[in-house]
Amino acid sequence: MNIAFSQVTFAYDVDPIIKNFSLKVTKGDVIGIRGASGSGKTTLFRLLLGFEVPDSGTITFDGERLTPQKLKAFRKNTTWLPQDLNLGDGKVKEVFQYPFTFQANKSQKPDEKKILATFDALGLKKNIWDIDFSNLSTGQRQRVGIALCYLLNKSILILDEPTSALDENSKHQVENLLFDPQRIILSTSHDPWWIDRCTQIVDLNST
Ligand SMILES: Nc1ncnc2c1ncn2[C@@H]1O[C@H](COP(=O)(O)OP(=O)(O)OP(=O)(O)O)[C@@H](O)[C@H]1O
Repeated sequence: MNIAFSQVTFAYDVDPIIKNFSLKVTKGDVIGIRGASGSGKTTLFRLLLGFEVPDSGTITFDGERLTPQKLKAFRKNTTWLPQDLNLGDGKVKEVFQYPFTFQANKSQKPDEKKILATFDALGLKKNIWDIDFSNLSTGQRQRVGIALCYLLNKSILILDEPTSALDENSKHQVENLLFDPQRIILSTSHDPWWIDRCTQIVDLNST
C-alpha cells in the first residue's frame, strides 16, 4: 500500500497554497505534517480525499491516479479524524454507532462491551455513554474520535492534531491503539511528543 504526491500545486484563488509538493508514503509510515496556521495542512488532506483537485501534479494510491473510481476505494479504506470532531446531536451511545451503519463499516460494528473496553483504555469513564456528545469536553471528544478510528479499523488514518487535548497517559494509549505496521497514518501536529513518534516529518513552512 502506498500514497504518492508528485509535484502537486494547488490554489483556491490565484496564489498557490500548495507548491510543487511531493511526498511518498508506504505501509507502516506515520507522517507528521507541521506548519503555521494557513500553511495548507488541511488543504493537503482535502486534495488527498478528492474534495479539491490539483492544478498540476499527481496524487496516486497504489500507483494509480485518484480517479473517481479509485477515490471510492481509497475512501473506503480511510478514516479522517478532524480536530474538532462533531458526531451530531444525541447521546454518545447513539452517535457512536452511526458510522457503523454505513455499508463500508457494517462488518466492523462492535458490541457495547468492546466499545466500553476501548473507552476504558483511553481513560473514558462508562458514564459518558449517556451524555450528549456535544456536552463532552474537547479532550473527551478527541478520545471518543480516537476510539472510533480504532474500531473502524481502516488501513489509512488521517488525523488532525490527534493529541492536542490529551494528557501523556492518553497519548500513550493512542499510540498503542492506532500505530500498526500494516497501516498508513497521515497526521498534522504541533505536539513534540507526537512528532517524535512520526517516521517522516513534513514541514510546510519550508516548502
Ligand atoms: N475553501 C477555501 N477557499 C478559499 N481559500 C481557502 C479555502 N480553504 C482554505 N483556504 C485558505 O487556504 C489557506 C490554507 O488553509 P488550510 O486550512 O489548508 O491551512 P492549515 O495549515 O490547515 O491551517 P490551520 O492550522 O489554521 O488549520 C488559508 O489561507 C485559508 O484561508
